Amino acid sequence: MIIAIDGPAASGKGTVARALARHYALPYLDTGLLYRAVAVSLLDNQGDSSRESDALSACDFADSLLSDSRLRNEQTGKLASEISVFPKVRQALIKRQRDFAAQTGGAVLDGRDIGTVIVPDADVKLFITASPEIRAKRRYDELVKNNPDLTYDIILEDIKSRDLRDSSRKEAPLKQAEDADLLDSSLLGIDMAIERAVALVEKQLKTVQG
Ligand SMILES: Nc1ncnc2c1ncn2[C@@H]1O[C@H](COP(=O)(O)OP(=O)(O)O)[C@@H](O)[C@H]1O
Ligand SMILES: Nc1ccn([C@@H]2O[C@H](COP(=O)(O)OP(=O)(O)O)[C@@H](O)[C@H]2O)c(=O)n1
Repeated sequence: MIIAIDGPAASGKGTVARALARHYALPYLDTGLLYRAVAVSLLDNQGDSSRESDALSACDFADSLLSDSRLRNEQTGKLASEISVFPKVRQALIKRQRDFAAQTGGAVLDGRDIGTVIVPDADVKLFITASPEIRAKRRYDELVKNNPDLTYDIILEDIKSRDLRDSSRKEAPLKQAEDADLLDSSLLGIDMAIERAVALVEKQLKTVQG
């Protein structure tokens, strides 16, 4: 079974995706980490983020970079959003994501274009969202521990500009697939969001199995 989860920044997609992976004993891939790794690799190469050729060279990163703590910074999220508009960058990361999805038994993947571009024939598709203010609060609480200079307003601005860039780009924009169920987690705690997600997965599986 392949479960595709998409949604905007800090909507809780990773939290739900990890829980579904545990629930159904499936491997999980956070595809945002790949774009974040390209961003950090570009910085390490002293590349220019406005040049597609520099961003493409940065796609050739070592796997060890995927566990680099710099990947979690909000600045890295912003840079990842900037380089992810480039078609050549998206193309360079497709095979890795599709190979992961195609493994025996299936997988859970989360990102922006999983249900629309990476695995459009996924068995289950969810689109997870929450209001920008609630997402900013969640991301702020998550990051302020390691970065006391951070402010809620900076994070809210960043989330709004990332939403706009991600959903208005030409190549694989962030959008709900027609056959995805919407899960708005704004007023749900983590446990309730996971419970709703499992219920939606079960509903979609029943529809597939007739
Ligand atoms: N339903 C929820 N209620 C409260 N906090 C949540 C909820 N879902 C996720 N979080 C928290 O919000 C932050 C962002 O969640 P995450 O799953 O990483 O989002 P995403 O993968 O969409 O960026 C994390 O600190 C997570 O623990
Ligand atoms: N499948 C994906 C995943 C991420 N991305 C880009 O990578 C950036 C970082 O993704 P992420 O999933 O790590 O971001 P958060 O939702 O964790 O904040 C996003 O803002 C997108 O621009 C993408 O274009 N396609």
